[in-house]
Amino acid sequence: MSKSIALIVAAGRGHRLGGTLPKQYLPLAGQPVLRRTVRCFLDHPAIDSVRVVIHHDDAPLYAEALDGLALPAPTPGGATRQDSVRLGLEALAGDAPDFVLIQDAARPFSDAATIDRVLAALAEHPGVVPALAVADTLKRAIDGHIETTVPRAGLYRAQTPQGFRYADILAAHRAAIGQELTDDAAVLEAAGRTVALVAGSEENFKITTPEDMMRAEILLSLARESRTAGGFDVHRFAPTGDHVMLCGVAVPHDAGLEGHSDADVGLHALTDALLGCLGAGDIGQHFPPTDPQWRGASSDRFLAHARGLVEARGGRIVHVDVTLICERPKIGPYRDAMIDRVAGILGLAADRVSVKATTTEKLGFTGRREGIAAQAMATIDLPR
Ligand SMILES: Nc1ccn([C@@H]2O[C@H](COP(=O)(O)OP(=O)(O)OP(=O)(O)O)[C@@H](O)[C@H]2O)c(=O)n1
Ligand SMILES: C[C@](O)(CO)[C@H](O)COP(=O)(O)O
Repeated sequence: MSKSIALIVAAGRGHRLGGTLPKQYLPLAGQPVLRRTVRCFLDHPAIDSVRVVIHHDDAPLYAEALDGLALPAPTPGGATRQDSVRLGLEALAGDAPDFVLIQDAARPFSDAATIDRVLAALAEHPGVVPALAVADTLKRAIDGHIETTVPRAGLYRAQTPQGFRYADILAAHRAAIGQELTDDAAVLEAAGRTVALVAGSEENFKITTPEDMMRAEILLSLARESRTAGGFDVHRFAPTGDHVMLCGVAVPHDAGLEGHSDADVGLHALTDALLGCLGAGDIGQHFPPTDPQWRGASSDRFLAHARGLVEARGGRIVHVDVTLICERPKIGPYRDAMIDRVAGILGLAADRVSVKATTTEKLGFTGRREGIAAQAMATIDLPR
């Protein structure tokens, strides 16, 4: 069995894109560019491991961007892409891979089919590059004036991952120190070896400018859908008690609420809203009131469960809104604490959580102070 390692170079500064963060750490539909790129390779069954090369200033950014992914420690990069690749290759010596796929961190849409084509061609060739034929007419110009029209026949745009036999590309990189070569195919070519082309993909573009970042956001938004759903719950006041649980906060009151769990109507309505977004039934199906294990349970567990279901589908909670309906207790003094609590359970910024309250003007069961009702709305986005 041959061993293939993906080497992802992420030590650049992203000058052409600008801004304060290097482009590989910018969020793209909520996930850092680098995390998306790494996932393309971690998720590919033919890649044995993934190594990342980073700038020496970026260790905290790297740790945050790749939190929770199983990766070996990153390798420090160099002043140019070529230096970073060479340092990354040197650091792989202990792993002794047969093949290495060298990848720009700035290409977060490298698809499994492109990786497959590169790996398949590597069985026959010492180097393989995914590429696309040039479609526009090419001009060489000086000072804004065309000097010549360059025949485009036989011209290709090179992409990554570029695949190589590890020993060959390491030797070629060592021999190319001091030359200014913009990709690893050029390094192997300089060593006199032939490099094969396989089909690349238009979606596998490199994020270089702010317009590329916008294109990436649009591409991802087309692949996702937004869903909104509501939830509703009611609990009756108990004859005794000294507080009610509302949106995860204990609010002093002259009666408690009856319920199998802690009777937190706010969190129950919100849990149902999230389950509704997923078409995943209702809270009673997930936590049956007949099941003794949920007696007196703290309702944050129900909401955390719904969050977990959203995340397991690759989804993201965008916004939640809860309306508590009661004459008493007064909600206002506890509203900020409730927002903080819900935001904490859902891993959201506080400005993505809304908690409101209303009375029913003394009408109906809430008006007669027989119980508290809550309604909630949730918006999530999900992969299509
Ligand atoms: N010293 C460098 C320079 C570049 N790269 C990496 O090489 C890839 C392709 O390079 P490019 O798009 O040119 O990235 P930057 O060098 O960051 O961009 P810029 O030239 O705009 O500064 C990027 O993933 C980048 O992080 C690297 O690892 N080390
Ligand atoms: C390697 C590369 O992605 C091939 O297209 C590209 O050359 C790297 O980017 P740079 O802008 O040339 O550094």
